[in-house]
Amino acid sequence: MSARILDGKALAARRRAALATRVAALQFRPGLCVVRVGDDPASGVYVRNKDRAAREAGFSSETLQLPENTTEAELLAVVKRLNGDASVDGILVQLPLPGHIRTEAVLDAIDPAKDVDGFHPVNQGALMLNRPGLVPCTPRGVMLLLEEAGVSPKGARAVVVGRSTIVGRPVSTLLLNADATVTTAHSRTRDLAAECRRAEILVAAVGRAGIIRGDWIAPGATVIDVGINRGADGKLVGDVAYAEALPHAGAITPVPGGVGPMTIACLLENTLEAALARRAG
Ligand SMILES: Nc1nc2c(c(=O)[nH]1)N[C@@H](CN(C=O)c1ccc(C(=O)N[C@@H](CCC(=O)O)C(=O)O)cc1)CN2
Repeated sequence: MSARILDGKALAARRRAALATRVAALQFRPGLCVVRVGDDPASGVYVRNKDRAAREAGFSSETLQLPENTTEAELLAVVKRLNGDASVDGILVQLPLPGHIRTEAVLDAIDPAKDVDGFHPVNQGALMLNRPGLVPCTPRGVMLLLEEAGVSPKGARAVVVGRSTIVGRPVSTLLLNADATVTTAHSRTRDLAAECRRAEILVAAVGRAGIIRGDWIAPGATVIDVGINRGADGKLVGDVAYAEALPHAGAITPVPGGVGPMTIACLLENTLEAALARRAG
């Protein structure tokens, strides 16, 4: 049997349309500001897509494009200004930043109430404590895809491959908060294949094309592929060897068209949440 394909593009489109309806009924326009430093081409695509999606949903959206040689102090000054700008509800600094800028210093400078990426330690801490806060967008998208697939994490054995602070760790925490039994695997995991084979829910967030092989997937498992890698032929591929995985998995997200579009839908949802929370005082 072939796996059911979990269509993130369609789910994201539905959520963005629902969001636009909610925004149209508001007395104000939520404001998003995305800051891009340098010329990373992939970041350019993502930032343009965020801006377009935000405008389509009825937000006011601004992109600040700063040159590659922007200093850390200059970027911190921009963040500080946006923190104090009442028209801005959400601030996002596109990653990766040029190597001479300390990412942590910049993320820590964003007002947690405007941190629509959910990367600030206050929001990451809230997530760890299972308290309200802004949740990182890609991890939030992973949970929504599971919900859409009708897959409950409660009591399930979940394996997350990858321990980055922007995806792996928060996904593990969200799954734990949803009562899954979670293993976080990583580059030092002794027998990665064996860990993956135990998973009823397998989330791949490594950033290496096709590292998760088909025979690492338990029969009927739900596979969420967060990886977005460019193959030698220029095409986008995930961390999961997709064709190999199809006969094993019960459900699987494609790349492209799976988790990626959910990241942007969740960014808009976080921005609306931040806007409403700020106005509620
Ligand atoms: N500040 C942040 N920086 C980065 C984040 C983030 O969440 N916050 N995540 C990634 C990049 N990213 C958003 O910024 C992102 C990546 C991919 C997609 C997406 O929709 N991908 C499509 C394919 C798009 C293409 O053709 O290239 C898909 O998977 O279908 C959206 C957002 C790193 N930086």
